[in-house]
Amino acid sequence: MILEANGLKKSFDGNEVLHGVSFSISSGKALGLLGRNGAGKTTTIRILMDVFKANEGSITIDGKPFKASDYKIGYLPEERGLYPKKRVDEQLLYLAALRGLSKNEAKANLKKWLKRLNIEEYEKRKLDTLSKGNQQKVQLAQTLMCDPDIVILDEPFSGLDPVNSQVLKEVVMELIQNGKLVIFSSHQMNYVEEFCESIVILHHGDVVLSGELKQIKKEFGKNRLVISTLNQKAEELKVLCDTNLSNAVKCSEIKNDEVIVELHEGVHKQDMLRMLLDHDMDIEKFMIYEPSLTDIFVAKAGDEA
Ligand SMILES: Nc1ncnc2c1ncn2[C@@H]1O[C@H](COP(=O)(O)OP(=O)(O)OP(=O)(O)O)[C@@H](O)[C@H]1O
Repeated sequence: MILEANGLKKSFDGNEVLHGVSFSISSGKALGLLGRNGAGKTTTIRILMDVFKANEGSITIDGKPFKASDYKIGYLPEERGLYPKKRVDEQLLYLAALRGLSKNEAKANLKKWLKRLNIEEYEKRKLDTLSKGNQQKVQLAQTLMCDPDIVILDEPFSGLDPVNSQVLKEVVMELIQNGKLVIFSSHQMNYVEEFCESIVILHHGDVVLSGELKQIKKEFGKNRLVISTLNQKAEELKVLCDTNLSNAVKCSEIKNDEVIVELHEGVHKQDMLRMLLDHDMDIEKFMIYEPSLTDIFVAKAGDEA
């Protein structure tokens, strides 16, 4: 399955908050939907879920118009939507019935997911008597109980301790391996890096970056080197790069006591190495810069982006 969003626009009270959002995602992969607070992620997800319509644009699946009600979708919304005063089993079975599961199927799936998420003991308890993390796991059980083909997870790790995060990590990996189409929205970049083959970064309602994460990292790290020397501190090395080597170095910054330089177009790393040696630099580290997703995110959606 390939799900495609094409030019989604959305306004609230005449204020346009999505300006033409497009992306695509296929089964067996996870898409990281990223952006700062208010960038438009939830609005995009709500359009996908048919909570409301886009003013313009379309969503297709395998080239045909996508209608959320025709698919089994597991959606873990940011605002968790269960009933605090109701028993865990009662509400999960009720919601499963609404989604078309037979009584037996719902019971079996309830047991399966409560066990998998280590919350069997809370089956008969009222939701609001559970800890925050365990309530979160009940939400996850509810999301996955209908054996969805499309899984949309909005900050699924919030409130989970490291052991429970590990359990959820394994669950998400399994969903991806089992060919589910996974949309993962999170501010926790380490998880996005672990799961998502591709990403979309929204900024003020526009897509500012999208594509395969590997390729994006390669492109972003292009012409950038990490350098440190034994005979010069990072600050001194940066000054050297910015002054004496400015015909090779476009810009530089210090990170973790190392200097990251961006070379001018056409300057090769060998040229840079030679220049450093010509300046009697005692090279400790000289390597191609591999940006983290956080670096990329800040560059694309930070205050100076
Ligand atoms: N029902 C609504 N009525 C008016 N404005 C809305 C409504 N829903 C969202 N918005 C506005 O749309 C913009 C995008 O909001 P959205 O919730 O999609 O952001 P987000 O990327 O999910 O943010 P966060 O990371 O904080 O959850 C914001 O400016 C928000 O105030």
